[in-house]
Amino acid sequence: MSAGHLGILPVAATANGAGPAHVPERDGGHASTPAVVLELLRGARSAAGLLGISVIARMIGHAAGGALLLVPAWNLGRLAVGAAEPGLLVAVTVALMVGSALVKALCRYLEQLTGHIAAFRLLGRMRTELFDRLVPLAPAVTDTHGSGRLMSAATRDIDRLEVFYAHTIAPVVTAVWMPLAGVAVAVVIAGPLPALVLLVGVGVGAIVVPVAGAGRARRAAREVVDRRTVLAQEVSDDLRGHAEILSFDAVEHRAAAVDAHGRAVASALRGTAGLLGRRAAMTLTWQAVTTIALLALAAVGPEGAFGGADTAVVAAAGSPGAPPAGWAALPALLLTIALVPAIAPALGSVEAFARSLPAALASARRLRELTTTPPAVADPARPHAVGRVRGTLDLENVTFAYPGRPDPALRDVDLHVPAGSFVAVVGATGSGKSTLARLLTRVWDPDVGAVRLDGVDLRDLALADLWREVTVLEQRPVLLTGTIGENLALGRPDASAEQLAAACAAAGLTADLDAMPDGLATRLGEHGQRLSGGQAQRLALARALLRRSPVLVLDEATSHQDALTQDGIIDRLRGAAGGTVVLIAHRLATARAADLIVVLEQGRVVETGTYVDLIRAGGAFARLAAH
Ligand SMILES: Nc1ncnc2c1ncn2[C@@H]1O[C@H](COP(=O)(O)OP(=O)(O)OP(=O)(O)O)[C@@H](O)[C@H]1O
Repeated sequence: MSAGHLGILPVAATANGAGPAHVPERDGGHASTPAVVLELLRGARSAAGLLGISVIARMIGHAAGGALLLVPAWNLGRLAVGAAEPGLLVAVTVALMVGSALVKALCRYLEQLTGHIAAFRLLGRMRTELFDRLVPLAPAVTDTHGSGRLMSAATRDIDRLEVFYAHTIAPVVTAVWMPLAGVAVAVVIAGPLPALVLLVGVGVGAIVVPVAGAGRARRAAREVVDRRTVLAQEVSDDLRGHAEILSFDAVEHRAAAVDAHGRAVASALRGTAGLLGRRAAMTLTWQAVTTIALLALAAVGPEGAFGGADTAVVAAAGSPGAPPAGWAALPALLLTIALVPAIAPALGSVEAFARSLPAALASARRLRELTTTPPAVADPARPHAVGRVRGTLDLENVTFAYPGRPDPALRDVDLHVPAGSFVAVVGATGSGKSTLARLLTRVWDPDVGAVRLDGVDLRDLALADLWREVTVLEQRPVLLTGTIGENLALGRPDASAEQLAAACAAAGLTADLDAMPDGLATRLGEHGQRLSGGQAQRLALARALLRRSPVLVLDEATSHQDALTQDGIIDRLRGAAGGTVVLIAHRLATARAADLIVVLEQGRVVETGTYVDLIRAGGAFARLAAH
């Protein structure tokens, strides 16, 4: 499934203006909190039904939880003033409390169930979407952001958004609804003055507590996220390079670096812990102070301060024994006091998510940074329809510099590669050979000029079409954990036994397979680590040959072979490849059979010709050959 257009993650302005570009620039790190929240809500549209149920369940659940306190408080007061028949009152109280408890439990279950189903569905889709958007742009995107960072975005950052979807939306609505409903009850039952005291107390709990130190909390959360990312990158580097670390005896040095990053994370976490402690204390304080204020109002406030509906109720009930003087207001007082702990949980959860929300928003910003960075390359708005590709390549006046590099890696390159020809690109290290290969599959686009396949600018082709027609094989092939057969199947899942055998023979892999007891079923281990460097290259070459794409680019793809094996592979290459072959070679002997040799020097084409012509000419190629 292509999830690129699910619209859960914010979208970048694409390099060529195509696509839904509602975020014009790379601004993820600086987006305002409301903008990020709005985007997250927009992304949750597909789960609106479930989230709606979760919100309603929470509202009812909290109301039922409040009733558990309010019913006994009110009825205790009525009992004390003799406003009702005790037996009946106790029975009604117990029944109401049992009912409220059941409703509360049921609603809590429903809220959590629907909220989490919605959240995990959204996170799953978000991961697919991130993968869909970023992976096709690799390695340009890993060059820019680092693989550790991408990994932590796809796992930790997206996980953290669960807080937003499952633990923020419903609590926010409830945090508004419960205080308003509570104050309304206080107005009706106790009158405006107690309701005002309650409103002030609740206002402090709802606004002052979460806002206190919010800016610092946000900065601290961002710091924690950033430091964790650095730690993740460091650990991922260490895991990948464990063999080098061991052989360079650098274990202690690397462990010390990881330790230092770990301590930096701990220190950032300590900063957030202090803030949390202060907030928790403030939460307890507003409840205590509000309760005391209500008691003070009853004790020393104006006469009849709690004289709302309650007095009328008591009077209307007709007490069997006259209530003690001044006690008529007791039910209203007890109920208003009970409203404080009844409302507090709704606000407490604001305090709880105010704790984790900054981290979730920091993660959302980082994801936004990734997804709103305009990609180095993008699909065209209206891709050119691809028919049968012949495999003619043209580089027209191509100049390209890597981002942040002042000097171009390729300058004014003009090159025509006829369909079906065998071209070798040679040159000293750093002369731009691999860069040329990368431009052929649009890992990058040229800054100036154009690269064409059968006369069509690559930027006008759908990326998927381009990757089908042009296969690039690098020096360090990526093999997947699995069997040799599974790795070969990536090249052509429906390959026949003959096609497999032919590709393996051309790549020089047949003898290796014969020597393995399990043959194609041989398991490779992670990244193909159970193969030698040469075997891994031969397997990757066989896989690439199976595709028989019109263009095959080999970037030092036979560098780990001995001279004899390498020559054998090159001899068979022309017949085994599907069409045009571009061979990037260090060993000049491998270029001997090429129809055309292109010599690069500091990013420029300085010579072209056949092997014999170039040796005869005694120029750059001859000088390279002489060394
Ligand atoms: N991802 C990158 N980011 C920035 N600069 C790069 C990147 N890759 C290569 N370069 C630079 O571009 C120039 C050309 O590099 P390129 O890899 O194309 O050379 P090459 O001829 O393939 O070298 P080699 O034979 O050593 O593989 C070099 O100066 C290199 O440092």
